[in-house]
Amino acid sequence: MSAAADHCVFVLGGARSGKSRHAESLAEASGLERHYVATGRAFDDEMRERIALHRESRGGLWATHEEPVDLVGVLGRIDAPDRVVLVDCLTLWVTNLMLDERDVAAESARLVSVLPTLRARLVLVSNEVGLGIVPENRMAREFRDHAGRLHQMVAAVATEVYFVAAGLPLKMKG
Ligand SMILES: Nc1nc2c(ncn2[C@@H]2O[C@H](COP(=O)(O)OP(=O)(O)OP(=O)(O)O)[C@@H](O)[C@H]2O)c(=O)[nH]1
Repeated sequence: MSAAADHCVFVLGGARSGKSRHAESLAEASGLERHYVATGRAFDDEMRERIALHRESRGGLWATHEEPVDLVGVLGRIDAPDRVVLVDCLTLWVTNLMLDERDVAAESARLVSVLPTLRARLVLVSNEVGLGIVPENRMAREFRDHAGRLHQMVAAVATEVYFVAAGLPLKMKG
């Protein structure tokens, strides 16, 4: 059983559910120095455009750190008690680990064990991908299982957990 983190909020939701906006508003309300860790990679022009819009809407008060794989490393480097760190999102991180053929279970356990040691306030965002039908291909099923297991572990150590649907956050823990 992992120790609980001091200030760790976990925000889960579907695509375009409003989860990122909710996470950003929680971070803004903390009044702390804002750091944004993006795990997304810009694969094409559409994604580059999306990312540019996200950056514009966050405004100048955020420092952005782009890290698709070494999430534990970047969290360690930017950790400080006067900061809020928003990670968007854990499912993209799992995707990147799978594409890099990393041990996702081991990396997930490592992340979850580090969370309680961090002094920054954390807001972790992830996509709930387990609500649809069972995917036909094996890699998609593995991805769904990795994400589901990671979500359970993060929720267990988080102090607050939200599920966001249709722009409405439902508080599930804390
Ligand atoms: N590389 C990079 N990615 C970013 C940046 N800002 C946002 N992103 C990525 O953009 C993704 C979220 O974008 P969308 O796909 O538009 O949003 P969504 O998560 O489907 O929608 P909501 O549920 O409404 O938040 C996140 O997973 C981030 O990783 C950035 O500055 N750099």
